[in-house]
Amino acid sequence: MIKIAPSLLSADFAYLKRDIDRISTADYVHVDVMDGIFVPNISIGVPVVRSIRKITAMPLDVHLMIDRPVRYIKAFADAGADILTVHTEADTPEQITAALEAIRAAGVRPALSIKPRTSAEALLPWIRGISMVLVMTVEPGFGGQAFMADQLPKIRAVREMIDRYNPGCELEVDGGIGPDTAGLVIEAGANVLVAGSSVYGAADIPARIAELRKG
Ligand SMILES: O=C(CO)[C@H](O)[C@H](O)COP(=O)(O)O
Repeated sequence: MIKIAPSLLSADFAYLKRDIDRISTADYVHVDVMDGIFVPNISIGVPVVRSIRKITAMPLDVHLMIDRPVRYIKAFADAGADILTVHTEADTPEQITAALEAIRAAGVRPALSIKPRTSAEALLPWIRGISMVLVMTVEPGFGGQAFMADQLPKIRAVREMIDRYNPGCELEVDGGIGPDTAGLVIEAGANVLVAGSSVYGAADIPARIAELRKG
């Protein structure tokens, strides 16, 4: 089954409860955490995740676009994240292993993301022990960017890797996903689609979520 994870980056932060209620037919709430160092933008942090946790029972899929994420795993886990995604590029391999172990120890689903210029092979040291891979199909940092079609072969390669080493692992894609690109990433092997502007920019949000799910 295809899952949809609307990105709150495209929500109105003054009306977060309203905008989370509007995506109740989706599967995950995708929360983009940016630190202004790992990516050239600053978004939201631990207190906002804690507040969101109080107003929804939907799984919180928290994407940490932050440098040296091991420092903040416990705080985001305690705030109520259900999935915590760290980037392979955000620290040394040893510290990425430590971050994933800390996520597991906190009882949260561990996930690993790669930026567009990072190869699928970068996931190999960790692929057996993670719950989800997130392939970025834009340079992380901003919503509303164009989908990078040159990432499709990498999505296929990650799908092969998952089927071989960890078939229960989910494959999420993020960046430029809308009615024109959902089918492409599903065909390439993705089963979780993050979508910000195409969901929150839609006149009928439940209809758009259903449309994306069909691909
Ligand atoms: O992680 C992100 C940016 O770094 C966002 O989740 C992503 O870009 C979604 O926005 P859109 O669907 O508008 O492309």
